[in-house]
Amino acid sequence: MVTDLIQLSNIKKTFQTEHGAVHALSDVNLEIKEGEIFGIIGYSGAGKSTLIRLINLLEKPTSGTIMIEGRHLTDFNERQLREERRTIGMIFQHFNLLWSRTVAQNIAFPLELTKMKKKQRDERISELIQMVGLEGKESAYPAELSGGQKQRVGIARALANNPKVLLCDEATSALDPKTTDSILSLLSKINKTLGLTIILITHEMAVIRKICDRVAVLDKGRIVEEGSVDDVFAQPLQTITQEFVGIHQNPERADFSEKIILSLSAAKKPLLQKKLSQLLGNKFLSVNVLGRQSEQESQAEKTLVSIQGPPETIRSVVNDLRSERVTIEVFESK
Ligand SMILES: Nc1ncnc2c1ncn2[C@@H]1O[C@H](COP(=O)(O)OP(=O)(O)OP(=O)(O)O)[C@@H](O)[C@H]1O
Repeated sequence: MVTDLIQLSNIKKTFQTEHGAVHALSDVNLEIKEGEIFGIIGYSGAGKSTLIRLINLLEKPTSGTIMIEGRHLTDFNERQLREERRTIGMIFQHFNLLWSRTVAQNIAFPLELTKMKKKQRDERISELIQMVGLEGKESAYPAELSGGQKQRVGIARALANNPKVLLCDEATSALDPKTTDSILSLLSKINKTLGLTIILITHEMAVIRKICDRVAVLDKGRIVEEGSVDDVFAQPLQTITQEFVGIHQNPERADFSEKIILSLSAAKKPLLQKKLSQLLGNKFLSVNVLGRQSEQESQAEKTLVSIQGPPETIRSVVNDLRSERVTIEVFESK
């Protein structure tokens, strides 16, 4: 019988900020079954990172319950929580490797934390190196590796202590399409050979389609659609899902029905730069930087951008910019 590994019921997560309450997640219900690959898709700001922090037990929900293998999270004491966290492996968009350590030493790190003996550790490292296809790279440093190889180290490190679930947070977003494919194939192989449950968070429907069994669509903190990947692709019910699916299937017919010209500024320059690079990387939008203008009195820099794409996506990115305290002036909208 396939059992629920993780069950989230009526989850709500609200952050109290100086500008009021932010409802990052509302009424979230999710059941992740043992051995499946479950995808969670959503635009930036939908609540994906918040959901991940709840699943990897780093944060507690404001209300609602989380069950792991039938046990209530509230029944765990601090020590049990720490132990439970060790059974959750995680890989990241930017790999999070230790730059001063070799490939083998990076993989050794979690084994050192569990105080595994040297001989056993070396055996486990060579097993993992083989599993992720990094033979011959044991002594290389991360800076000497390609993006795909770095993510393979991340995967080996995440699997070192035999987790029962692997969380993948935008794990292929920084990789080119060919490397993305090879990493997804590796994840699929690991799922089949080890029976490992995988939860994958992404904003790319192509990633979901390639390896997931089931998918949930997260929009403004709510799960708006959920089902088997085959069903959701065959008949996406919500507009947002249609956007994800439609654009994936037919990029040249993407919806560019709305265009706005905005001036963006922020008190903190790095924040503006980060948001601009996110905007430019959003493949559902066509974004052009039209110019920059410095304000003498405030020393703030304004950036003029044109954004073209589906109205829903534009609304979502504008809300995201506003929630991140980027000042927006709308110049033109059609
Ligand atoms: N610690 C926090 N304090 C206040 N607000 C927060 C906090 N963490 C997240 N939020 C807010 O909750 C909402 C969801 O954020 P979250 O980071 O989970 O989205 P996301 O889908 O992961 O987006 P991205 O892909 O851009 O990281 C956003 O409005 C965000 O500003």
